[in-house]
Amino acid sequence: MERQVQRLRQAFRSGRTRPLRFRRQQLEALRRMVQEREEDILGALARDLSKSELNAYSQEVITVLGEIDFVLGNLAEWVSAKPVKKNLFTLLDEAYIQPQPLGLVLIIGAWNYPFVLTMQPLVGAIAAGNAVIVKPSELSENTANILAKLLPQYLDQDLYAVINGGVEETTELLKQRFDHILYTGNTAVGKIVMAAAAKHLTPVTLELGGKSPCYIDKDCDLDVVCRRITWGKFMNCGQTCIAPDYILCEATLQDQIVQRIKDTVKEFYGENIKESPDYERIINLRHFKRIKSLLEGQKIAFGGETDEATRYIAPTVLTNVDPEAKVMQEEIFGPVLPIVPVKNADEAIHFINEREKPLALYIFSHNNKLIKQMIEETSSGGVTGNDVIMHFTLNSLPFGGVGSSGMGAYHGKHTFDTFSHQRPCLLKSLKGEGANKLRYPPNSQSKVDWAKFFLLKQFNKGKLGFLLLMCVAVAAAVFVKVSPLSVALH
Ligand SMILES: NC(=O)C1=CN([C@@H]2O[C@H](COP(=O)(O)OP(=O)(O)OC[C@H]3O[C@@H](n4cnc5c(N)ncnc54)[C@H](O)[C@@H]3O)[C@@H](O)[C@H]2O)C=CC1
Ligand SMILES: CCCCCCCCCCCC(=O)O
Repeated sequence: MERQVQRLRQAFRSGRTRPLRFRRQQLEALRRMVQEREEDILGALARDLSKSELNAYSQEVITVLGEIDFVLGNLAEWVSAKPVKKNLFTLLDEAYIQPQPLGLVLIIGAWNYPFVLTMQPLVGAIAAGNAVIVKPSELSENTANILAKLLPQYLDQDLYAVINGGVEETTELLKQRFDHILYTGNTAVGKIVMAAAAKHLTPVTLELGGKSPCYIDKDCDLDVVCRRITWGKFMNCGQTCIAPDYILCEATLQDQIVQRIKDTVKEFYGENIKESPDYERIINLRHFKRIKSLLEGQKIAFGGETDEATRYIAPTVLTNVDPEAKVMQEEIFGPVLPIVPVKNADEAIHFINEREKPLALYIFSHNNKLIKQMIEETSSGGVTGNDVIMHFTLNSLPFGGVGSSGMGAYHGKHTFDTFSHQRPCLLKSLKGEGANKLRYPPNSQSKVDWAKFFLLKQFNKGKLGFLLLMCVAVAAAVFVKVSPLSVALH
């Protein structure tokens, strides 16, 4: 493993990834891979999560293709140096920010959307000019294997590698030195990743989980609300990091919500949910048993059927759930939706703030002011008002957690920024030494006064202000050179 890491680092040092043309070629090759090998990819997702081809395509493949196209359309702009504002000291100089690749980065993926959660960060890491090791989740082993088979066929093998394996291999991998690690998975392992990274002072992006609350105000169109929640909660059998974890609402709304979600489940998945191609299965027996155990002692409004042989758990809604119940202590990550009654929005805000900061918050109301107030008075990785999940699909929004739901963010330009160093560059001329005298020792009050003028004066008056500033600076430089003050300074 150490040798593989060295090999990639060596290839990065060759400078091959620097030219825009090279990065574009790799991204185009990645797009070709997704298009040409779509069938293999969809097959792997079906074997891992019983995802239908249509679901796998719309939940995972579309996002990856969209991300590649978006990056290809904008990369030339992103890699370019960005001029920045200057002060009087540096007015005639060149000042800019140059994004640069970090080096060798590690991407550790999760199993629930095993294709998009490894490929989307990979797209940004390549765009930013890095060498990359991808470590897919061993729990979604078919997707992990297809990635290990396909990526080397399409990408530069010296720069991009897939390493498969379980905890042992990941632990070994984490001993190596990387320039950035992006990890997606649970919070406990997030801490292990961060501790390992700290040994090398490696920065991390941690895409973790949590219990994402969903508040339903009484001023709502409950038919629409429940349809949207049913979609987001039961998609991928509830195994979505930003799925609404539980509902907070006034007690009087509970029965109406239950009825509408029940009706929508029937509308979406039919009478026999087990037969529906749109309804997935739990990833493995351990998670199946964990989710099943969350139902113990709970009031099941509907659902609750399970089948261990196929790891099927029916869409399930629990009512009047005690906030102290086990189902409210851990992220559910399955098709179980508890409803916790609260008196009003203030109590919901209090409830949310008493707990760890979630990855997402959902607020449903006709009252926009209430939505803004709840956003203002709570914290979460992201928010969608009057819908669920959809903020994930907008690559102009940074996607990530806060507090125990993670740190850092990615998607679109945000991924490029995550995997880039924003290098500040100031290019001065060896001329104009006169003005510089006032920062050289020995210091004096008049030098400080001039420094105050040079550094604290603000001219924010557009082009005219800039011209004026130039004149003042040149005059000041001349003045410093010839004035008795400047003579005194010598
Ligand atoms: N914020 C986000 O974007 C997302 C967060 N998640 C969160 O991920 C969690 C589910 O994923 P997991 O079951 O954790 O996935 P997982 O068990 O597949 O683990 C994720 C990665 O961590 C590695 N890993 C596991 N144990 C390890 C250890 N002891 N040391 C080093 N590496 C280890 C695995 O090999 C895998 O690549 C949920 O909490 C979910 O909310 C899931 C998807 C997206
Ligand atoms: C046509 C709409 C497509 C919506 C795709 C949603 C994909 C959600 C992926 C969330 C991954 C996660 O973070 O667990």
